[in-house]
Amino acid sequence: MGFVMRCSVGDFFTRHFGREVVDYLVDPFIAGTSGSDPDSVSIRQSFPDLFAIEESYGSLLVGGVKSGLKKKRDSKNGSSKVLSDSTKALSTQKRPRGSFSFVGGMQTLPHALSERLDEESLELKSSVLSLASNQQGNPLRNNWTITYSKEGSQQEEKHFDAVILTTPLHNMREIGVKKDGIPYSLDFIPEVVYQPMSVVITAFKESDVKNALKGFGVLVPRKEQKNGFFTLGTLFSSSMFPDRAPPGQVVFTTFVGGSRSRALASAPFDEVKEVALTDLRRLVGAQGPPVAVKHIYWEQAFPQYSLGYNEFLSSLEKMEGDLPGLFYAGNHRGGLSVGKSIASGCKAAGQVLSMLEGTGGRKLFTMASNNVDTLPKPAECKSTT
Ligand SMILES: C=Cc1c2[nH]c(c1C)Cc1[nH]c(c(CCC(=O)O)c1C)Cc1[nH]c(c(C)c1CCC(=O)O)Cc1[nH]c(c(C)c1C=C)C2
Repeated sequence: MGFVMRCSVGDFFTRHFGREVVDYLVDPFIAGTSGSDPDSVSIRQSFPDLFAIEESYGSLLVGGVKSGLKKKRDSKNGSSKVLSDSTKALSTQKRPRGSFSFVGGMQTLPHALSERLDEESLELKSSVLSLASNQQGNPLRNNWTITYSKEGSQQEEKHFDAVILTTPLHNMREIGVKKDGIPYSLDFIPEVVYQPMSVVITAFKESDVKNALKGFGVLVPRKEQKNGFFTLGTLFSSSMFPDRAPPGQVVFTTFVGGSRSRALASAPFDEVKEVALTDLRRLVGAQGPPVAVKHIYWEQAFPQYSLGYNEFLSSLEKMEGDLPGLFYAGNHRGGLSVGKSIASGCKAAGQVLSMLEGTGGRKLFTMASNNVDTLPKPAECKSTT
C-alpha cells in the first residue's frame, strides 16, 4: 500500500501501458498541466480516478469493466447509496472541462476583487514580518496579531479573529509564526518544490504563419529535445481567446523551463526568445520576425504535487489544528488551476465563517502574497468561454 501511495505517474503508466506511452502521451500532458514531469508527480493527486480504480480492483482493466457495470446497475436501480471514498471517485459525474479567461486577461479577476474592497481593507506593497497567535482568553476574538511593514517603512500591527494564508510555504517560514509568545516551528511541513517557468508571448502577422492554428496549442514531449525542440509547449492564445490579438495578427504563449529545463527557464531574454522562435518556426510555420515579443520569468511558477503530497496535506492539517484561526488555501491545496485555487479559497472562507459563527467575531485578514506590488485598476469582468 505504501508503494501505491507514493507511486509516481511515470511508474504507474509504465507498469500499465509501457514507457513509450509515458514518453509521448503522459509526459507532455504533465508538462502542459503543471510544468513538471511524470516521474516527480504523484499518481494519487494527478489521476485520482485511475488511482482509485487500481486501489479498489487491483487492475485498471478489471476495474474499468466492473466499475462501468456497477455504474450501469446503479443508474438502472436509481441507486443513491452512500459510497466509499474510492468508489465515489469512480462514480463522480463528469464536470464540464476547458480553459477560461476574462475579457482583458486574467488580471481582470484581481482588478475586480480589489474594486470591491475599501482602501483600508487592502494593504499592497506590504511585507508581513510576523504572525502571532494568542490562545489565552477568548480563543476566537482578536487573537491574531499581524506585524507588517508597508513599502519598507515603519512596522504596523493589526489584530484579527482569523487569518487565511495563501503565500507559498517558504514565505511563511520567512515570516515566522508565534504561538503564545513562543516561536512555532514549521519544520515539520515538508519542503515544496516549485517549478521555474519562462513565458514568451509572441505576436505574428497572420499571413506569416503557415499552419492552421486549430485547437488549444501544441505540447512537446521531453524526448524531442534530442531533435532540437526545447520548449514545453505553446498555447494558440488568439485562437482560444480572439480578443488577445488585433485583426490580422495571431498571438502565441510559449512555455520554457519547468522541471525539464530549470536552467533554461532563468536564461536571459535573448536566449529564451531564440528557443521559443526556433520551435515556433518548426511547429507552426511562423516566418519572419514577430510583430511583438514579451517575456515573463516566474522563479516559482507552480508548486509540484510530489510523491509525498499526502504527508504535506497532513502537516497542513496539524498546523491548522495547533493554530486555531489560521487556514491555508491556494494552488498547493486541491489543484493548480485558477478554478481549483478559487475553490480552495472559498473553502477556507467557509471554514472561517463556521468557526466564527456565534462568537461575534468579524475581522478577517487574507494574506494573498508577501510581495504584492501593484495596485490593480478596476476593469470589466466577463467570462469569454
Ligand atoms: C506547456 C506548458 C503549460 C501550458 N499550460 C500550463 C503549462 C505549465 C499551465 C496549466 N495548464 C493547465 C493547468 C491547470 C491544471 C489543473 O490543475 O487543472 C495549468 C497549471 C490546464 C491544462 N492545460 C492543458 C490541459 C489538457 C489542461 C487541463 C484542462 C482541464 O482540466 O480540462 C494542455 C496544455 N497546456 C499548455 C498547452 C500548450 C496545452 C495543450 C496543447 C500550456
